[in-house]
Amino acid sequence: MSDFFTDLWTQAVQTVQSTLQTNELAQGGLVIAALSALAVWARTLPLRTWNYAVSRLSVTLEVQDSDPAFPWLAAWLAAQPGGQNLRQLGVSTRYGDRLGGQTIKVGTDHDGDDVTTQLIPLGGQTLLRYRSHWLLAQAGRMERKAAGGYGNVSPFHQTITLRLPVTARSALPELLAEAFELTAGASTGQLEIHVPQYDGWKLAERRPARPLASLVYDGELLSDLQADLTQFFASRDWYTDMGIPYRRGYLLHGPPGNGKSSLVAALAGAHGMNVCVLNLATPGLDDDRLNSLLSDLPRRALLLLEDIDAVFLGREARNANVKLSFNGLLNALDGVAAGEGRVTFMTTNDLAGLDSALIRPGRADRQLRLSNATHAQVAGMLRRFWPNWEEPRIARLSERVPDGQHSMARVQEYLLQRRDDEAAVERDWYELSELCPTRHLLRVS
Ligand SMILES: Nc1ncnc2c1ncn2[C@@H]1O[C@H](COP(=O)(O)OP(=O)(O)OP(=O)(O)O)[C@@H](O)[C@H]1O
Repeated sequence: MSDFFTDLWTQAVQTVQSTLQTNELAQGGLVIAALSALAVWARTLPLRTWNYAVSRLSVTLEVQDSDPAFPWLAAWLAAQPGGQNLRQLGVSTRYGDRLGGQTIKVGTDHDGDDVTTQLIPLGGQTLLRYRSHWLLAQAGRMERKAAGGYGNVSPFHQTITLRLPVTARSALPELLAEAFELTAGASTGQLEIHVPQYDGWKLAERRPARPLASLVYDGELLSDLQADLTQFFASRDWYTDMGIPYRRGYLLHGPPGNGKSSLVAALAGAHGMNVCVLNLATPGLDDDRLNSLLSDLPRRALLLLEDIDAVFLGREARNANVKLSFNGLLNALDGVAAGEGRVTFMTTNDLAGLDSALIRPGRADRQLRLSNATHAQVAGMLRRFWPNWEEPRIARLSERVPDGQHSMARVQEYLLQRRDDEAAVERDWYELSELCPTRHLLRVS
């Protein structure tokens, strides 16, 4: 059998050899085929040589938009002189933000804060010079292939790629540090407010932290809370030794406008932390998304769950649009994903509407009531606005304001309106001191 195949092979070789020796057409065909193969090889040679050289001689840094470094690098890239060559740009607009980088002030909001926008590269490539090295920066944006709609996922996926010579590799840490300094680092001493974006958090605002002393609460509330938080931050090892989950929850309740949100922001500033604000009534918030958000809090951030009464009455969803389940909320608060060291503040105007499971110790370790203004708080506000006033004058006015009648926001607004007119504060004091808020209207008419 094997002899048969050997013969067959020998015959085939002989046939090809004799054809090539005698047939000029076959000879020509062979030469053309060989030349074509050579031409193809030669044509792709430069590209392959280039790719080989690039892979051997360069370093590539690719940063995805899901990484916290992405906005720093995007701002840094847009601010480079060569970044001007990137033709496909987007904007990222913030309120009250004093970012570094190439920010453009577009106006002022109604609080008098700057509204700034920043150019973000979306596509294209440019050659840059950084610390005497050349580097190729590329920005790319691709549409995500999301089965069944985008839901909570951004429809686009962005990347920034930096390619630089191997010899410039040591410049990378410096470059990243510079990008950080330009943006997030420029916030030293400032408070960052993060809000949900898809499954993660985005920086919504950066502003000077409010001093705790600017808030006036009744009795020892502020100093107690401050001491509790300080002790918590200093007790990580103790919690570990005791086997108690290292997290702390506070429930702030009381009528609107008495400094619940302001307190969280000021405490965060005092402890060099930031705030992640989440309203449970955020459209589209379901169990999975809440879980991802709570397990992916930015570093050093207090979690502020605002108006927790807005979604559930007891354990029941308040309306058909609520996608979150009560158990989903509890699980996200203390399930496996619950972050170590997380401090959660929950606020509500309606304590009675809350299910006790939501605010039991472990989820809300301390419950603090922030009521309407007391005499002492009104006096505290007067001292802040008019530091030169004598105590008897302050006492005479503050004692005329009925306890618990006005929110602190109302008292603040009253004083703000008259901040340039000391005489008007006393002249119009009846607005705060009379029980029936409409009486002064009757007097005017
Ligand atoms: N205790 C306080 N001391 C000083 N200012 C206060 C105090 N409480 C409220 N304010 C002022 O009132 C305004 C509203 O306060 P804030 O938004 O913190 O109240 P809130 O209780 O969170 O209200 P809401 O329940 O409506 O969200 C802020 O501008 C703040 O400066």
